[in-house]
Amino acid sequence: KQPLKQFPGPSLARWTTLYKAYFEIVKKGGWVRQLENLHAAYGPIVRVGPNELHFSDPRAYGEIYAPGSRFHKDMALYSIFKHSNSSVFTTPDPHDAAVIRNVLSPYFSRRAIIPKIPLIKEQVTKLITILKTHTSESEDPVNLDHALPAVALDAFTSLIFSRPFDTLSAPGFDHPFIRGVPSTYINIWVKKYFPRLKTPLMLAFMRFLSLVDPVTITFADQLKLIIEDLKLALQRTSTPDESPLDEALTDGPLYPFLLHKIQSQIQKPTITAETSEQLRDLLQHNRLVAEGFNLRFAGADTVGTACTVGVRCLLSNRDVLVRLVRELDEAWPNEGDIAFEDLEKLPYLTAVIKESLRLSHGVVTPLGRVVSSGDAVIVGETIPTGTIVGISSTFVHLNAEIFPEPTKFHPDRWLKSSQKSRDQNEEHSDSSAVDVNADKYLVSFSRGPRSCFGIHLAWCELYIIFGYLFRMLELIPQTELDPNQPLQFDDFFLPTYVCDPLLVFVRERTSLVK
Ligand code: HEM
Repeated sequence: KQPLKQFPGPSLARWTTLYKAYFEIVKKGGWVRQLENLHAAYGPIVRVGPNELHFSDPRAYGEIYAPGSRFHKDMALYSIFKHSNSSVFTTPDPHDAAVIRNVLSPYFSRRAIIPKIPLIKEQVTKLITILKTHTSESEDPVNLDHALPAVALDAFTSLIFSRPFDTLSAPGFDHPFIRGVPSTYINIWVKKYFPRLKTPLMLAFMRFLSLVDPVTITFADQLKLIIEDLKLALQRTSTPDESPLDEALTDGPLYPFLLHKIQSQIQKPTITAETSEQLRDLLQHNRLVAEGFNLRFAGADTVGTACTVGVRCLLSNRDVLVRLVRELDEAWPNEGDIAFEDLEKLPYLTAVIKESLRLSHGVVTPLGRVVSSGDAVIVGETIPTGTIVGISSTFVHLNAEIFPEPTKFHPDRWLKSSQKSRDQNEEHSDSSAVDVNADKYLVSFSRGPRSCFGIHLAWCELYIIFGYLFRMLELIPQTELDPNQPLQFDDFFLPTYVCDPLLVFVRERTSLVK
């Protein structure tokens, strides 16, 4: 029986997921590019696997990742992120995930983030000091494609673990923790397409990889740091006198907070037996480690990518850069510090960050969801239960109707978007047109019950990194960057940008822009 037979698509994809595997493995992350070709050939809904549809209409995004959606995550995709145990990110059912999200998200709320800002500033200031020192001691340019992910990783780990991973101290920021490219991590592809292939030969091959493959080795090294952190937390929380309040714990490392929070939730008389069992599961050692490990990737690499894309675009668009620097100079004219709350109020900086988030997309692989509670209607089509549905964020962010000249870095669009949307609503009542309220279509953090709960922290880090970097330093690219060159990326869940390294000379900024 072929319930999806009315949907067009390549013949091979009707029969096997190996069609998609070919682009992910052999074409090394070319699936999103292929999706563009498929939509050009077959229209707005394409059957991309025996049981899978991909959509290109941006309105599908709000319907697939809708508030209150009961759709499960597609485990064929998410099981590749399941290490020794599952985590909130790899929990398929939104109802189960909500239990864990409720425990974790207070740690990342805006209220909890504000007292941690000095830790973020400490890492960003460290980056700036290293860049200034480098400039006074060497004629060589600095590789920002390493420096920016390093500051993102150190800021995030200093916030959630008892100490940062300290990648900023590596000479030239060339640290194995930020160098590891997941695409070369062969385990990912074996797990995804051959999940049952657990022959002794394959297991021996995996063990061999853990001894020789650089990416596998760095994953193991990072796990070790996380396990040590959990051990510290367990020692701390086992001291009977230490039962601090939630508020005080949100200022400290993640694990003591998590242990305390779970234990206090379990003791609540109103809790159901099911939730209590889920919370007890969370207390297992491997489970806590998996949570920390996944957070490390969810929280650091995403911010790192938004920074590298944004800074590259700023350095290739002189007019935009000058406007940003001028705004920063006016808001922050003195040698002293600036409050995060003051950075947040700057309209052009905010627009620059939104544009950086748009062109870095968040996750580019379509976030597969399984239609799981009766048939669904998506962009007017009835989709049968059990179908995997998805739309890559790139089909929203690069849609020319919502974002004219979509590959251009154009922060002004965000300043204009609210006004434009008001005008459009007054002029047209045509419900079939995509409305131009760009904010609604900034989906880098996804939407619905599984959207990113690190959003407040991400925004806070981005304000501080962009604000400090461009107020304190002048960055001069070694070779001129072409503003008209669209950014090319490979798709390995997060985008991996395919371009020459971003090498810059750094000068300290002492005077205001004329
Ligand atoms: C610019 C920065 C960030 C971007 C673009 C981003 C993007 C996303 C996206 C698109 C999702 C949905 C993934 C999916 O459905 O599978 C997500 C989920 C998630 N994000 Fe972020 N994120 C960012 C920063 C952070 C930070 C700082 C944290 C730290 C707490 C974080 C933690 C998570 C977690 C735990 C999930 C899984 C939620 C769930 O499955 O219910 N992210 N993020």
